[in-house]
Amino acid sequence: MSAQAQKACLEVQDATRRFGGLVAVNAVSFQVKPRSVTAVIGPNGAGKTTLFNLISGALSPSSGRVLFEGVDVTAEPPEAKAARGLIRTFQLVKLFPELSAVENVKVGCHLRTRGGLLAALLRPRWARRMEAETEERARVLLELVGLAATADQPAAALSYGQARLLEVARALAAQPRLLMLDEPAAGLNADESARLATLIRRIADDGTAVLLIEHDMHLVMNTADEVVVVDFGKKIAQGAPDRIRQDPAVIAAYLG
Ligand SMILES: Nc1ncnc2c1ncn2[C@@H]1O[C@H](COP(=O)(O)OP(=O)(O)OP(=O)(O)O)[C@@H](O)[C@H]1O
Repeated sequence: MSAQAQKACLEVQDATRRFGGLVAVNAVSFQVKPRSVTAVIGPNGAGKTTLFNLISGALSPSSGRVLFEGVDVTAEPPEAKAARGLIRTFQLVKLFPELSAVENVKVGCHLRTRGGLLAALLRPRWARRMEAETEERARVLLELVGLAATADQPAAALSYGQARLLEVARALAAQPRLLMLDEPAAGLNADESARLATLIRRIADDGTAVLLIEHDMHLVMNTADEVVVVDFGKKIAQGAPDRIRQDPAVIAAYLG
């Protein structure tokens, strides 16, 4: 493996976040390798969402650092991180309900395309040509997540599971280098969850690192290369799924 391939895509160093007297995230460190799937798991209230917020920039850490592709991005707001290719989805779906599925994906494309949303609205000729390409790319992404048949339906008409998959397609449209998924399998049926697992593996194999929070252990064990376990704000274990499954500290955290 080349030195480039081994360099961490994301490096979290001693990340700590306090809320008053509560230490929601306590000196957590881990790395995400390129082309890998890393899952953050832990009981309710363990600090997973707070950790995600520290990485994406929604919250700043009380101390510690976040490095993205070798650059210290700790203090950058979410938009600056998104422009670097650090893209996240949310626990609660945040789509434009009145726009069609394909239009929702196109919004994601415009995060990265020349001229952005404004050019798409003013529509000079080059923007119209680009618009056609964007439309094509959006439809390819919908196909990838299994939503080609619902491309022209308003997002509001989709089932909850379909909306979650649409969110993933929209995030992919922004061409992430690291895709952060917050409980992507929540509310999915067995078929959708299986499709999601395949999709997550494919995203990583195609070159985008994936970091996810997930309660669905089946999905975690089937997709993750590396599992980071947090409990009461602290990292209590890290390793391959098979090792994590048998780790006494992890078993105690889930049973306790
Ligand atoms: N803005 C906030 N102000 C005060 N306390 C907070 C805030 N956000 C989170 N917390 C607390 O920090 C701790 C960690 O919460 P967090 O939401 O990060 O956990 P989680 O592992 O994501 O939980 P869940 O699995 O239930 O989503 C909890 O005790 C929570 O009550």
